[in-house]
Amino acid sequence: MTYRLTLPSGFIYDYTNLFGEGKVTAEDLASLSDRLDQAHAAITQMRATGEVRGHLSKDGTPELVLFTQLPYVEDGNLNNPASIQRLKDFGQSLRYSTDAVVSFGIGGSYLGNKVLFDVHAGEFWNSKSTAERNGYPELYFSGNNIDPQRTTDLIDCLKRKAIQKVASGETYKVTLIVISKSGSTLDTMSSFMVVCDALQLANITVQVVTVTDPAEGANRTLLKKLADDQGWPSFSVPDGVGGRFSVFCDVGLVTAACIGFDIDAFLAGARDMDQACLTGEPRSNPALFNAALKYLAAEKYNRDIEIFMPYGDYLKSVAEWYVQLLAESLGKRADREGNTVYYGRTPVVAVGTTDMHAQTQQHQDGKKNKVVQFVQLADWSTNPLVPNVFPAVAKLAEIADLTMSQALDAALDSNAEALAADNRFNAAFILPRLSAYHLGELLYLLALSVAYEGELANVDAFDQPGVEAYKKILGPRLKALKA
Ligand SMILES: O=P(O)(O)OC[C@H]1O[C@](O)(CO)[C@@H](O)[C@@H]1O
Repeated sequence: MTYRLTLPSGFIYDYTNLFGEGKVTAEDLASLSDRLDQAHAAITQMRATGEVRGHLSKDGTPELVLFTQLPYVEDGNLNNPASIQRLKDFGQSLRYSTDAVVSFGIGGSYLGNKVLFDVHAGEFWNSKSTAERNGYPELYFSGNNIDPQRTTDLIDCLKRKAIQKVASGETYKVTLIVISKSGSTLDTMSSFMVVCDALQLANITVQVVTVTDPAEGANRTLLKKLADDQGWPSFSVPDGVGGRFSVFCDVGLVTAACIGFDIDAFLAGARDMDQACLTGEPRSNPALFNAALKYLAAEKYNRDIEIFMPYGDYLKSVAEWYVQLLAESLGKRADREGNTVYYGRTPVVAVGTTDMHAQTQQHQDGKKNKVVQFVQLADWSTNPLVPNVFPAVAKLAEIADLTMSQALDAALDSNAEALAADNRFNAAFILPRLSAYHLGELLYLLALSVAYEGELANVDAFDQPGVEAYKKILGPRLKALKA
């Protein structure tokens, strides 16, 4: 028996190995039916008004949750025709004029940007010629750590390129995009200051652009104040959009604009997924159904580790993005009534086939406490045939004349079948191909799914109080270091 939810776009949620006898059952779902209705009503309310029961901002004041508005580019919305045009104009302004962009950010101010970069540009973007990049600049990331070595290597790399260009009588130009909702994150700001200073000392032409909370007055972020004082252009992280949901707004889209990513198609994919998730009928609503199955798998069958395992290198960053989404949204000590619940699934990044040679032993024979969530591409834009280079070597001749995607799919199917044969839960999202549109569908589905699961588990999926604990220790520790 195969269980699949297929959307008109061709996007498939295959839950064959997560649902049925010995897995999450129809009876389990039936027993959750009232709570599924309530969850759906709560998310419908959130979509309409932004209100989420009990959700407070970091300062303890009620805060709206507005990420579901982002796919809809309309006048008066957070994303509107003018704001999207401004992003596109910014991207166009860099073509054939800026050599390199460095995008600074961490967490939600980095992970989504990296996904869009990987899917659109791939690993070898920076070694392509300007013409091959269609005039768009090279792109580097920084601030995703406080790493002395990599930061120094990045500066040296940019300085080397500048020397080469200046030697041929031209100017080398770098744009630094500093992304931070709070505007003062240590990792981002320290890396930015180190890189900016070093480039300016090397007489490299530097333009700075910021993305931060646009609030004015007493709530103005440090980064916004800097931008205002220095005259740097600023994009916005709107109120009501938390970092891990911000790939659909200026935060994620600004880096995307610098490489010619199809912003319209990405938001159209998110929008179509939102439409597909309007129904309260769980088995027709992929976000609600995914949330229900994962919630039941964890609560009833103790599968509280989620291995997120796309098959394909350029999708690894989707797994990394999902780690923050799942961990910060659902890893909660208390429910909304203040009861201690220690809710959440531990997210783990895996990549097929790479991790079949590293993690699969544990997935197959370790504790039965995991759900493996595969992501598969049905079609690849390029698909080399394995040539029959050594016909006399039987073992190699066996795999010859297969396409690489046939081998990849066979590996995934075998992994899923072996796991299922031992009652190890798994499921797959199947994208028709790797495109901005289908990526928009996938990321939005996952974002909406954690919102639904927050309702099922009765936890606030939109705060992250746990990250304050170390920050309270770190602040004074840094001050003490200076003293
Ligand atoms: O965009 P900011 O404010 O620099 O924050 C970066 C990340 O740090 C966190 O606040 C956690 O420390 C994330 O929620 C956020 O995405």
